[in-house]
Amino acid sequence: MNQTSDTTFDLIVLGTGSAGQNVATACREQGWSVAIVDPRPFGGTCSQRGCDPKRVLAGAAELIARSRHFTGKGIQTENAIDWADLMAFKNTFTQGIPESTEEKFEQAGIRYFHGTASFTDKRTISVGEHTLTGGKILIATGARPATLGFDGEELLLHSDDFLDLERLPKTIAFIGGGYISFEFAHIAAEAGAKVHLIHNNDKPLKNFDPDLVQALVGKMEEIGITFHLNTQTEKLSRSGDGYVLEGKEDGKPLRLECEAVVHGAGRIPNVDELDLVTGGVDFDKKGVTVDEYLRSVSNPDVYAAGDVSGSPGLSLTPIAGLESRAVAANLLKTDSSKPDYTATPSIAFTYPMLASIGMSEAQAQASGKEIKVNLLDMSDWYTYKRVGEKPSMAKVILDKSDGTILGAHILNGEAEHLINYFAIAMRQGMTAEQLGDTLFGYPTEGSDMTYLLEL
Ligand SMILES: Cc1cc2nc3c(=O)[nH]c(=O)nc-3n(C[C@H](O)[C@H](O)[C@H](O)COP(=O)(O)OP(=O)(O)OC[C@H]3O[C@@H](n4cnc5c(N)ncnc54)[C@H](O)[C@@H]3O)c2cc1C
Ligand SMILES: NC(=O)c1ccc[n+]([C@@H]2O[C@H](COP(=O)([O-])OP(=O)(O)OC[C@H]3O[C@@H](n4cnc5c(N)ncnc54)[C@H](O)[C@@H]3O)[C@@H](O)[C@H]2O)c1
Repeated sequence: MNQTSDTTFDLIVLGTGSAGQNVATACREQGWSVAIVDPRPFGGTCSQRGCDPKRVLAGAAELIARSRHFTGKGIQTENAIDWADLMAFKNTFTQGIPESTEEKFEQAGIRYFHGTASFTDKRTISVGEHTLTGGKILIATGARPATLGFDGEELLLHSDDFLDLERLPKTIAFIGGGYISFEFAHIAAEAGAKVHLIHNNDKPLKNFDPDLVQALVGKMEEIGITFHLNTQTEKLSRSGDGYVLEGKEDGKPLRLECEAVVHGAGRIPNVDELDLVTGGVDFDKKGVTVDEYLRSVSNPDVYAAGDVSGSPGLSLTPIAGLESRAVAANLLKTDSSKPDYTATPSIAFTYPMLASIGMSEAQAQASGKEIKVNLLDMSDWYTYKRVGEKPSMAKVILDKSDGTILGAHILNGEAEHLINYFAIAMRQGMTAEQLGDTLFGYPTEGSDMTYLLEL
């Protein structure tokens, strides 16, 4: 270890999430002295308060939906979720993470500090009573729920709270129509809650194909979720054991009584407590302003990766991984790696799942390319009819001039797998013909691939 003193390190990493951990470990493996800081239990969002626990709950909700599709087709009764049991199972995935992460740092010889980091000058970080000086500093502090600015917003539950609810409220309103609200609304509805989803415009799930989003909304309405589009929340107040939400839906007064109201209205880069101005680190609402090597444009000793970086990458775990690999490479060898964001897949884990990669239809139309759009209703195809799944849809956008795949958008129970086939093909520059010519096992979602790719 190159540590010259208890407080001077080759690298100080702010944040123990996916991005921070990867860089700390990679640099430590090359003999750097490394310190890592986090005020929350170590391990970050994805594994403790995001993707992984969410997927445990979504998996149970998916099972309920799949079993319902089969009811009367050989399966006799519907299943039901026991919330307390499901939560206990979810906890088996999350509860050991802080300790195991700390142990990992211990074994690697990474010094760790529990506390909130802030800059006291361009290369100095204060954490509680400690003042740490770094040759380099990585900001990997992730994101936090956006401030919404209505009366009573402090009464909102956040996604962390929802994922830890000991009892499922009978009526829940989700504010915001993005990933979090759609996924949680689906979980809550399949677990038996009455659910409202409140979105401020007419385009929920803005990162996804609008035709497929519309079909998903229809499917979610079938399980009892009420959508309030073009709706502004103006006030949240307590009422007995619950809450009253007041606002305007399409300009008309809306009043909802709910047992819980959950924030799903966007997350913003977590920079508030860092005192970036003192650190000479430029930032804006997208996060820390970085160059193509993820280095701060104003302080060359500082890098940023993951949700907090103002890079073009989406705020997703694979991007935190991609950016952390690039930053580690750039720290160890200056300007050696630019992250390549080509073909980033994204999945909303509702059921059916909604997945997307590459260009939207609108982007492809605007690109001036000669395109072919294959919009397919696959509900009657064997793969989906076999499991009683309706709707099952795909929109695949091809470049007619060279046969490459520009974008793929899928809505069905196999979307998580199908989108990954497209991810491989698009990342490796395969043409539609090459992907369609691949032999997939039969009968699977892969063996339908050729029909999605007709030029
Ligand atoms: C509910 C939910 C579900 C999600 N589901 C998915 C999914 O299915 N798939 C997917 O790809 N992505 C998903 N995401 C997004 C994914 O979790 C993030 O993109 C990813 O975790 C970002 O990693 P990160 O390392 O940048 O930040 P984080 O993992 O958030 O880590 C940042 C760390 O920095 C710490 N920190 C904050 N301020 C300071 C400070 N001043 N000093 C020191 N440390 C600080 C925080 O406590 C935190 O531990 C989900 C997110 C949420 C909220
Ligand atoms: N499956 C996944 O990959 C996954 C799951 C959850 C979260 N995430 C990540 O976390 C981020 C945050 O998720 P999110 O769902 O909070 O945000 P989001 O950005 O996906 O969607 C938030 C939506 O809320 C709307 N909104 C904003 N203010 C509002 C208000 N006052 N009232 C009503 N609607 C309002 C916005 O128009 C926006 O479309 C995502 O962008 C994503 O990067 C990913």
